[in-house]
Amino acid sequence: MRVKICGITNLRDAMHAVECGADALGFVFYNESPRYITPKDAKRIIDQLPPFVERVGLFVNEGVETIETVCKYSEISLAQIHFDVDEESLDAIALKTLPVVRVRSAEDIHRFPDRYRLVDAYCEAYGGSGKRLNLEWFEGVDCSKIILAGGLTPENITEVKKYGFYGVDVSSGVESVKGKKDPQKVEWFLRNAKSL
Ligand SMILES: O=C(O)c1ccccc1NCC(=O)[C@H](O)[C@H](O)COP(=O)(O)O
Repeated sequence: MRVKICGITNLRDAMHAVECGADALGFVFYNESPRYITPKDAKRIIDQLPPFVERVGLFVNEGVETIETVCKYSEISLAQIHFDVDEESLDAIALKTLPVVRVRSAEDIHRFPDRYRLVDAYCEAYGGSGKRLNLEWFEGVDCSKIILAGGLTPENITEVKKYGFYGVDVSSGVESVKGKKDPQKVEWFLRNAKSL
């Protein structure tokens, strides 16, 4: 199962997550977030990453031009789109995108069935809220294009494995304080997520 560690704000957290086996790192370009990072600081971190690590930029209510400009400048490889979009708007962005489905009820998990998508619990405010989804909703569902997010922790990650998700995404569940990762929790999360 692939793992994205989200809400990276500093080089130490980034390198440690990669050393522990993270496949992707998330950078929050939403300036109301406690995990906000400037494109310049994200670039400084990304410049030092080893190869084969996906760099994901998170965007809330931004236009195509801003998304493309920030991603190009910071060398973001995938744009995670947190606001309501349709297929057409996603296709208008000139780089790989990952729509976020903010789930209010079970049927929402079937949005964008042909796309890789991040499925997270709905929350009024944007951002790593720690709120969990009802896993029973995924029984019998093809989860091979779904990245599960929301309230995952080193303790509960093992129970999601049986659903066959493409990947998982964690932020607050591996933090010591908002915007700062707890190295032990990151290591523990990745060990549990990656073990067979
Ligand atoms: O983390 C934020 O502050 C944030 C702000 C704006 C948009 C998205 C944001 N975070 C999203 C995530 O970190 C993840 O996609 C996911 O929701 C995991 O969150 P958590 O429940 O804390 O593990």
